Amino acid sequence: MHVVVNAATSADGKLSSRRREQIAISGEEDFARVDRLRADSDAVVVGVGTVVADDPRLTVKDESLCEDRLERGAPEQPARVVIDSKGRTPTDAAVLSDAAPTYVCLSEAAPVDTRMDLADHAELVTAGDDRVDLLRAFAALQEQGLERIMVEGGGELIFSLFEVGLVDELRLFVGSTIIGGRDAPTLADGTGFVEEFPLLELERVERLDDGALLQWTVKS
Ligand SMILES: NC(=O)C1=CN([C@@H]2O[C@H](COP(=O)(O)OP(=O)(O)OC[C@H]3O[C@@H](n4cnc5c(N)ncnc54)[C@H](O)[C@@H]3O)[C@@H](O)[C@H]2O)C=CC1
Ligand SMILES: Nc1nc(O)c(N)c(N[C@@H]2O[C@H](COP(=O)(O)O)[C@@H](O)[C@H]2O)n1
Repeated sequence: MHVVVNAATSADGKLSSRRREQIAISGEEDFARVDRLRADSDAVVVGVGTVVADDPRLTVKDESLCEDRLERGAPEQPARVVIDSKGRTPTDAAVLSDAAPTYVCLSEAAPVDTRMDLADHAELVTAGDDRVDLLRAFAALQEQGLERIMVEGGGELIFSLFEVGLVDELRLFVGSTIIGGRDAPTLADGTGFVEEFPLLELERVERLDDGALLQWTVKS
């Protein structure tokens, strides 16, 4: 399995404002790059915080990229995955549409009625007691043939993936704006590291739109 984290931050490292509403930090060129990365992936993963805040579709938008996928024998769309300890994904969320298959990864703490409602719209994976055990959940996704994984956020999930050592690559678009705010989400939130900080190796820097794309691999 190969896990790429992709996100866009303001110049001061924020994913969004303190209101946690979706903000278009990327421009046209970067959104097109994101679409290509989705098209190259078997699954696109987000945390439920992102589903609640943004209601994303997580589909490949460019029809020619979907056709390319079909030509190489892949499903028209990558699968979508929501990491959702307690089953907070609304049943009318765009990520549960029939545009692509969706997996919702739950913990044992998700109530039974919530599970039953979600099971009508998605494949359910259960791993972990109070929070999703990411190592077990990603192993279950791999058993379904999902090898090339793209994670789009948000900050809580990205931190946890670095914490358990699941991230292979980080692709970050840094836009030319300042969002600010101590309560605004950053690229890696959670409890934060105080030692054994994950180390990255810079592979690529490219000017895109009015910002920069930075691409790192994670040192093992
Ligand atoms: N600019 C960008 O590229 C992106 C921005 N965003 C922004 O990020 C914000 C949402 O991010 P967050 O609030 O951090 O939510 P998140 O999307 O990271 O989801 C966190 C939630 O996932 C669930 N979860 C289950 N198991 C977990 C585990 N082991 N580790 C971590 N989380 C686990 C928990 O319910 C937790 O509250 C929104 O404001 C959204 O707009 C989100 C994606 C991309
Ligand atoms: N790459 C990127 N740049 C930004 O500026 C963004 N705000 C985001 N947000 C992510 O994109 C998702 C939207 O997906 P759909 O267009 O609805 O398919 C959103 O949920 C974030 O994950 N990303």
